[in-house]
Amino acid sequence: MRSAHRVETVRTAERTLMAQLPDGALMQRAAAGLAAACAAALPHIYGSRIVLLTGSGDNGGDTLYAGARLAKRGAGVTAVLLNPTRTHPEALKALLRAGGTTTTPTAPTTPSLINRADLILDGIVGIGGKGGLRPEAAPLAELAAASPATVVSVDLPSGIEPDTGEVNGPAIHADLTVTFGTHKPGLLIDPAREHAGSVRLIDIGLASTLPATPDVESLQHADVAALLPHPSPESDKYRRGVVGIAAGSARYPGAAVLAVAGALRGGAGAVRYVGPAADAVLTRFPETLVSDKGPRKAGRVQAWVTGPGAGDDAAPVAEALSTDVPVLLDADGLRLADRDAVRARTAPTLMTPHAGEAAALLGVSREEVESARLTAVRDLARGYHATVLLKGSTTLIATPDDDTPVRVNPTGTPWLATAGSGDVLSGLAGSLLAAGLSPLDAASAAAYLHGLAGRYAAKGAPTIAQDVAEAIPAAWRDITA
Ligand SMILES: NC(=O)C1=CN([C@@H]2O[C@H](COP(=O)(O)OP(=O)(O)OC[C@H]3O[C@@H](n4cnc5c(N)ncnc54)[C@H](O)[C@@H]3O)[C@@H](O)[C@H]2O)[C@@H](O)CC1
Ligand SMILES: [K+]
Repeated sequence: MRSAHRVETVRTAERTLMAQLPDGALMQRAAAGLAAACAAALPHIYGSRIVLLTGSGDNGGDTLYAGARLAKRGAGVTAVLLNPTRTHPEALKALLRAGGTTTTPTAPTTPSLINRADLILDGIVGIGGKGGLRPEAAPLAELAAASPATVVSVDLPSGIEPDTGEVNGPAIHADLTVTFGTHKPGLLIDPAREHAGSVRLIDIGLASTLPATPDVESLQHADVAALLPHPSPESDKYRRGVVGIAAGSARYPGAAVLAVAGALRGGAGAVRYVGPAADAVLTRFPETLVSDKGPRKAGRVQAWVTGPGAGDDAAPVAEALSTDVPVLLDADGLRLADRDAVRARTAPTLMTPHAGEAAALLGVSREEVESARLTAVRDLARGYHATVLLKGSTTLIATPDDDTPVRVNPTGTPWLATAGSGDVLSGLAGSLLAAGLSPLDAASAAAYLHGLAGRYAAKGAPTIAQDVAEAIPAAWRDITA
């Protein structure tokens, strides 16, 4: 599990830890880890040209101390001081003692210095930052972006919002981010995540003082393996769960086929289909149980999936929502559902909008959702009393309970942005719901499997939703191996 904590939580934990340690010990731990990561990113340290973009806070302090360590090993290190009179004094002394030099952002030589560097350390601002880079720092980000040097951000890319992953103005684009103690939410959530490059966590002992429950978390293989259902010798199809799919329409039969394709590979014991696409579903998947009744009369199911390809037929959506089993509401269903009926449900509801659908549900623009994904997913979950999976480059999953960490799916691939891919995800998540997983676990395990299956299906080339569904078993095997 990757955990991320908000700035306020990190600061409290740091204070507690610092009180137990000699002065400056924490910063030395951070600087040592940072210097080691920089050394690993360089072909050789001796003779390398390293530029430190140095702000006036402790983030700049980390950077100067790391620069001092690298200068001692023979690198040529120059610190560009954003605020020479307010630079971390001991760290600056350490750099100068080690043979480093300083300059200013406006010095005529600064652009060529940055352009000719092998490595740029971004120590402009860390968790103390808010609201994009200030005007005096923004040109340094531009110079760093234009330089062929490797850019390493210290703790986080300067200019991003650490708590939300929003980017409100100019910000550094890093190849690598070396972060301390715990991830920050912004390192996991787009658009900020894209600024971070690969992320390396340095242990500074903070785990002992951080709360066990993070604000944001990201599952890894082992976490998902522990969630996935395993049939026991006594399992029959009802014990493994039957998932009902109430989807598709005369106009969009394919959505039903794809949702069933996902559901059949999701671990439920059987898939029951109701709706006008029964022939198409049976032709492709004869193992489906088909009923010509609506969701309430179709027979026993442990969870319903409704909405994919529903077109304008609100009746099956309403009927599925009126049952007392978990319901996954997706696609057209998100538009057709009576919002009060969703809020009034006592059994769990899982909603799976993309940004456009989320925007419609929230009454905001799509751009607002995409730029503030964490806020959007939390608002939806709270507003609809539902677990919400917000699809996108970083898919997020939130429950209505503010104390439950929001999950970020790490396996997505842009190739998954293909027609019908969401229908497969719905079926898959519905199947896991029917198998007894909570909406949060079903949604996060499904997103993880689906993302991995998307990568396997695509292998760097365009893929189609059917291939994603077919790659789910391979993803499942790899996760549980
Ligand atoms: N507190 C601790 O125990 C530790 C802190 N560490 C480092 O300390 C950092 C936090 O240090 P600080 O609290 O001093 O804060 P920062 O260094 O993150 O930022 C504060 C400074 O940045 C400037 N600034 C703020 N917003 C800006 C913007 N938008 N553009 C340009 N400059 C801006 C401010 O003038 C201020 O001087 C962490 O990110 C981490 O790198 C590490 O050394 C580990 C230990
Ligand atoms: K930084």
